[in-house]
Amino acid sequence: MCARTQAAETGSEKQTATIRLDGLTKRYGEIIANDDVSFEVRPGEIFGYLGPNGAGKTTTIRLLLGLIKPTSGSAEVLGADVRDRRALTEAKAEVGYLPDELGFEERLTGRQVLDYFARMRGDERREELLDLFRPPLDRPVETYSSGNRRMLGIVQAFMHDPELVIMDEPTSGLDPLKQDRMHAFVAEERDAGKTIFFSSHVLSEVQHVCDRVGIVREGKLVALENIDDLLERGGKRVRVQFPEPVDEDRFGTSEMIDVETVDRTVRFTYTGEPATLLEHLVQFRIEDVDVGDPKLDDIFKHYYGDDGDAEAG
Ligand SMILES: Nc1ncnc2c1ncn2[C@@H]1O[C@H](COP(=O)(O)OP(=O)(O)OP(=O)(O)O)[C@@H](O)[C@H]1O
Repeated sequence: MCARTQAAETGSEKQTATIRLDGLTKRYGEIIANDDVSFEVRPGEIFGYLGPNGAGKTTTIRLLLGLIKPTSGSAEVLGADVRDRRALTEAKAEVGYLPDELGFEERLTGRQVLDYFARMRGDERREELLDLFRPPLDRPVETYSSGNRRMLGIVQAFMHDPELVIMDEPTSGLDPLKQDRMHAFVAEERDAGKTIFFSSHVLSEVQHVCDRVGIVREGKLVALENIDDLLERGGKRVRVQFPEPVDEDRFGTSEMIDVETVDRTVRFTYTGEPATLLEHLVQFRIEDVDVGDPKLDDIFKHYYGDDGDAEAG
């Protein structure tokens, strides 16, 4: 664990938060894209910012980078108030940004794009990153696949060796192998002391890669949890097999949610105490039971209900 993370955990969080949002609000007419959002990102963690399309993730990121102004509330990035243009510009020398839509100058080659960013911010890690991610440097960006664009974006975001990297849906357009490479890379960067803000609507990747997660829905932060606590709070996923088809009404309790019955097997998420579950189960003739952690997808559904967007990941 890096020294700054320890400082954050021993109570001096106020001084050491890498990102701090305090009542951050952004309105577009009737739409409240961010509604009184407050949380902190600690040094040396991968913070997942999870929500379906349109939840307000990109708005938060644009506010943090000073690309748009808050309607009310405030935020700090590396100690700089996002409303203070000069302080933020200085702080941004230590920030990398991988946008969801990579707006490179299309006629430039990948190499020229990197040269451009290098002149602005430096590129001491360029070669090391190119060895890992390998975009085709001598072709114009307009000929790139979406995966190669993302590869170029990653090199661009990390090559000046920033303290904080803000990534907006960083694995979209990547094949599974490249996604894995990206997840492993992000974890290594965290282990080396970097702070990563990782926006995603893909639950499994947040579960896989992040240390803490903020869940955002319709502009509001609805949960802020360690990944492990989130799984614990989500109850246990249970599968019970009976010797004969079961009467769901007799077997079901109010602590069981997401109940699925197929023939002699019932699956459900149990939100009560383990002892209560065991007391309940002994009343039935049972052939087999297994109990495991629920998927973050299931927990996510509890926050979002069963709307289509929640299924997107
Ligand atoms: N410039 C704008 N003018 C008006 N409404 C906007 C603007 N930018 C965003 N919004 C609205 O604000 C809400 C949040 O959008 P935002 O792009 O932040 O969500 P998101 O979680 O990043 O979603 P996605 O993953 O689809 O980008 C949406 O309802 C969106 O339509």
